[in-house]
Amino acid sequence: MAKALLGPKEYIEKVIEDVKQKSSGEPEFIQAVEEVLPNLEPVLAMHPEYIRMNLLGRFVEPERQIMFKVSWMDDEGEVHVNRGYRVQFNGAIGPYKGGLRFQPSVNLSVMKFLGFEQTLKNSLSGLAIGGGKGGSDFDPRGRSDEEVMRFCQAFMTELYRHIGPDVDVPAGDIGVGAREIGYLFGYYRRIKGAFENGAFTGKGLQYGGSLIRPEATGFGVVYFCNEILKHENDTIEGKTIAASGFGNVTWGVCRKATEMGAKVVTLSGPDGYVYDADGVNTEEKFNYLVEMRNSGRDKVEDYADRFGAEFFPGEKPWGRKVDIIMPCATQNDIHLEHAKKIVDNGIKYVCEAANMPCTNEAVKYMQENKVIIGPSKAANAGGVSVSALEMAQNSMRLTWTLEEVDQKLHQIMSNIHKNAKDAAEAYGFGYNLVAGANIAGFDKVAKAMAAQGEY
Ligand SMILES: NC(=O)C1=CN([C@@H]2O[C@H](COP(=O)(O)OP(=O)(O)OC[C@H]3O[C@@H](n4cnc5c(N)ncnc54)[C@H](O)[C@@H]3O)[C@@H](O)[C@H]2O)C=CC1
Ligand SMILES: O=C(O)CCC(=O)C(=O)O
Repeated sequence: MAKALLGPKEYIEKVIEDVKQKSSGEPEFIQAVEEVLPNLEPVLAMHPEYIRMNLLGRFVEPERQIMFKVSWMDDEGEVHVNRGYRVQFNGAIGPYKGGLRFQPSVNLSVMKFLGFEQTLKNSLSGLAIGGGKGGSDFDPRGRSDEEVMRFCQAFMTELYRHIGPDVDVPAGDIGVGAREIGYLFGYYRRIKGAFENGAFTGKGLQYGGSLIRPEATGFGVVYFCNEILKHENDTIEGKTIAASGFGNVTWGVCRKATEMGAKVVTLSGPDGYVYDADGVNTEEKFNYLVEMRNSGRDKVEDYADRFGAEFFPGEKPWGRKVDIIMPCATQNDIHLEHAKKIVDNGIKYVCEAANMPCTNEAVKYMQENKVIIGPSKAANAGGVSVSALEMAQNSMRLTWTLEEVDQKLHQIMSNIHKNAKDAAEAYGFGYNLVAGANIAGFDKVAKAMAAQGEY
């Protein structure tokens, strides 16, 4: 006799319990799973066959987790050993796709949460890309160009065998920008003996990069935020924004927000935050963000010194009374205590530019208090979307103009907003983009997995 199926709620609870047991030392991964799965209950109610196929149990287990040794020599001749990772999370709808992060805080939990989120994000983008993520606990801060190059070459000595244009396509993330992608691609080309430029995105324009890729994540976040404001019969013009970080994503946000008539008034780093009442809104300031990132000092105080802005050591910018909150730095930047300040300040919009920048408790509290949240897997999908456009251009051996890429990016962000909104409404969540993004992202992957049998 066939075994009786669990109901959707019980099944989800069981899958979460299994994840907690199997991945007990992985808090970020558990957090991401606990955030997504409960929203899928009405989907499972409509598709009991997913329970029979144990589709969720399969969905939360990465298809492949690669961990490897990276040993390299510094400028003084000392040999260091770091750990490299690539988590190929889900390849049901396309080759694994996602960035590489070089930061001391990288570990398997961080890689798995990012790979899991990336799978849903890439599905939401509407493009044919699966989800993956990788990186290393290597700290590029204070390292010379030669040291970074040697590290990238040592990293690629192992990673090359796991990637390729139709297999897995890495790009940048925290600590990995144009310089690192150049070194990584150069060494990959040398080992493979072939110009497979579709194996990476975020490349330099001279060897297959796409226009707008450096700007894409930040631009996309502002386009997405604008869709939320339009939905609320509001406009981005004249709005003040508190952002965190001062890296690639923050830079793109500052540029597009300025262009659309809004003003970013805060930046942050591990050392604290700065408040610039005039806004981060001139070419000189945008270029200085790039200079600060490339300096490897990782200090936002430098901005305050240069432009006479106020600096608040050891603090985060979330207590500022602004119109929009845009965390652009790292995960779990906004905790419950910050969420309470955001609500107390009457702020209506939080648009997540970094991956999982709010704790689950913070999201819950803000939603209960009518704050509209643009979840990261939807709001920051512009970066990976333009990466997929870069792959398309590489396959065709063509280059699209800046206007063409930007117009496609704009359309993709608008589609993502619509799909998340429609999915939330269809499953009874109202205008809850967090739930809508989880459902719409899951839907395509689930259908592809169901069609492809038990893998
Ligand atoms: N680069 C991209 O295309 C995409 C990036 N993201 C996400 O956006 C976020 C930022 O990435 P990028 O701008 O590319 O990296 P980046 O390396 O250019 O900049 C990272 C910034 O975050 C700050 N930061 C890092 N750890 C911090 C900490 N513990 N406390 C305070 N500040 C900290 C750094 O000071 C730096 O300003 C990450 O969460 C990343 O996963 C998401 C989608 C695409
Ligand atoms: O462009 C890509 O492939 C990766 C972007 C990324 O790492 C992300 O979306 O978090």
